[in-house]
Formats: sequence, structure tokens, C-alpha cells
Amino acid sequence: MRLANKIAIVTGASQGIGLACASRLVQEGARVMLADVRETEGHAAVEQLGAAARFFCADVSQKADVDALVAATLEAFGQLDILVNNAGVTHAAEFLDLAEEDFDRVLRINLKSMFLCSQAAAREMIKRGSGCIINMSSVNAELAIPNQVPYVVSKGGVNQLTRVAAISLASHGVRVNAIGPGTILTELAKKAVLGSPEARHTILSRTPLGRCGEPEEVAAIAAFLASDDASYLTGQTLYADGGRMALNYTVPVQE
Ligand SMILES: NC(=O)C1=CN([C@@H]2O[C@H](COP(=O)(O)OP(=O)(O)OC[C@H]3O[C@@H](n4cnc5c(N)ncnc54)[C@H](O)[C@@H]3O)[C@@H](O)[C@H]2O)C=CC1
Ligand SMILES: C[C@H](O)[C@@H]1OC(=O)[C@H](O)[C@@H]1O
Repeated sequence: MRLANKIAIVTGASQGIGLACASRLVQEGARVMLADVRETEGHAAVEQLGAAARFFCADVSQKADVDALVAATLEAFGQLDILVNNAGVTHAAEFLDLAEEDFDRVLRINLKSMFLCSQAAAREMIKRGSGCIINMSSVNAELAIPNQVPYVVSKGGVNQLTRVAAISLASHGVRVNAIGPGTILTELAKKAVLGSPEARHTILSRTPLGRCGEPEEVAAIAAFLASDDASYLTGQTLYADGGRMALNYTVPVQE
């Protein structure tokens, strides 16, 4: 129960990695406000997690929603200790075909939302002299995918936002880190890169551990970063990728 008496916000928490993060934080003693644009799924997630969880419907790319989310969290729980910036989307298009509005939308949701949520949450955390922000980045912060232009760009920005927020907030006792997952078995990855046997083979050929990750394996790292076990970590991106970032050639695939 490393997170007893802690209050957390997890964005994009109605499914996938966000729901796994919310669930693990609850398991470790935290009470959690789940935020998502999908209201039905958000309430279903809270049903699953029990009394330690609440849901607030918010589009975290919109400042008014973010401010309302933080206010609702303070109203419900009285404080804010942990923020997991997890909400994210992708959009597949070749570089020359990508529409401006699609670029803008992905950057707004994947990157600007993390700035908005971090700024609003940090203003509360610094009142207590402590806090922890965890940003969900990706191996694609460093490994580009040709038809995922705004996704790749947004995740590179997430790593730099993590660093600049960390150095800006350190004197207030607020730590800021990121997790860079590899390919994790969620709806986003199934749509984006696991849609065919060939695509799956390509991913596995670049993954030394020989498998995609599970959302719970990412959530375990989030719980670590949120805990005092990570008290001397800030400004870092931890890649939970099955070895993808360590690899510069392909590996045999066990089908
Ligand atoms: N699945 C994977 O292989 C990887 C995922 N990631 C990152 O992990 C995070 C979560 O990804 P998944 O769980 O796979 O995705 P997912 O698509 O399963 O879940 C994303 C959740 O975010 C919510 N969401 C989307 N836009 C939102 C907004 N504007 N405001 C609030 N909620 C919003 C969606 O409703 C959904 O519930 C994303 O940031 C993604 O980029 C990073 C590396 C690998
Ligand atoms: C959209 C990506 O391909 C997906 O999300 C990530 O960050 C991983 O690279 C997954 O493959």
C-alpha cells in the first residue's frame, strides 16, 4: 500500500493503459479520479474499481474541462498528489496526405492536454510542497513511424515537456517523469499496428522479449513512479518496451 492516503487523477482512464493505471493506484491505496471523454465507459470503469474511484467526464485538451476536473477532484477528495497524463490518440496518414486539422487534433490531445493538466495539478501540489506527475510517452518519442506523423511528433514533445516541467517544479517538491511504452495490447495499438499478421510480425521482430506488453505492466511502472520508491527520479522517461529501444537489428520471431 505504497500510495495510502494519496489522491490521483488519471486521464484517458476508461480503458487500456489508463484504466490499468487507475486500478493499480487503487490497489496500492490511492483514491482516484478517472477522467475521460467517454462517459458510459468511464462510469463502467468506476463500477469496476469500487468506492476508491470516481469519474469526471472531461476532454483534457480543453482548459475549461481541465480546470473543472481539478476542482471536482479537490471537492471530492480535498487534495491532489498524483497526476497520470495518459489520454492519447493517433491518426494514420502519410506525411503528404496529412490534413492540418488532424495534425492539430492529435497534438492538442496528446501534448497540449498534458501541459494543461500538469499546470492545473501542479498549482495544487505546490500548496502541499509535494506531488508527482507521470506522462504517458512512447517509444515513438524517438522511433518514427511513417504514417503516424502527429503521434510521433506529440510523443517527442511529451519527453521534452517532462524535462522542462521537472526542472520548473523541482523546487516545489513536485517530481515529473514519463513512461515510454512499446506496443501494449490495447484498442489503440490493435487499430494502429496490430491489424494484420504481417504488422504483428514486424513489431515482434523488433522486440527482444518477443511479445507485446500488457497494460498492467505499464501500470506497475506508474505506481512505482508515483511512490516514494522513486523519490530521487525526476525528468526521466522510462521505456517499458520489451527491449525495443535497446535493439538496432531484428530478432527471430517465435510465431
Ligand atoms: N497501446 C500502446 O501500444 C501504447 C500506448 N501509448 C500511450 O498510452 C496512452 C493510452 O493508450 P491506450 O490505452 O493504448 O489507448 P486507448 O485508445 O485504449 O485509450 C485511450 C483513452 O483515452 C481517452 N481519450 C482520448 N482523447 C481524450 C481526451 N481528449 N480527453 C480525455 N480522454 C481522452 C479515450 O476515450 C480512451 O479511453 C496514450 O497516451 C498512448 O499514446 C504509448 C505507447 C504504446
Ligand atoms: C500508435 C503506435 O503505433 C502504438 O502506440 C505506441 O506508442 C506504440 O508504438 C504502439 O505501436
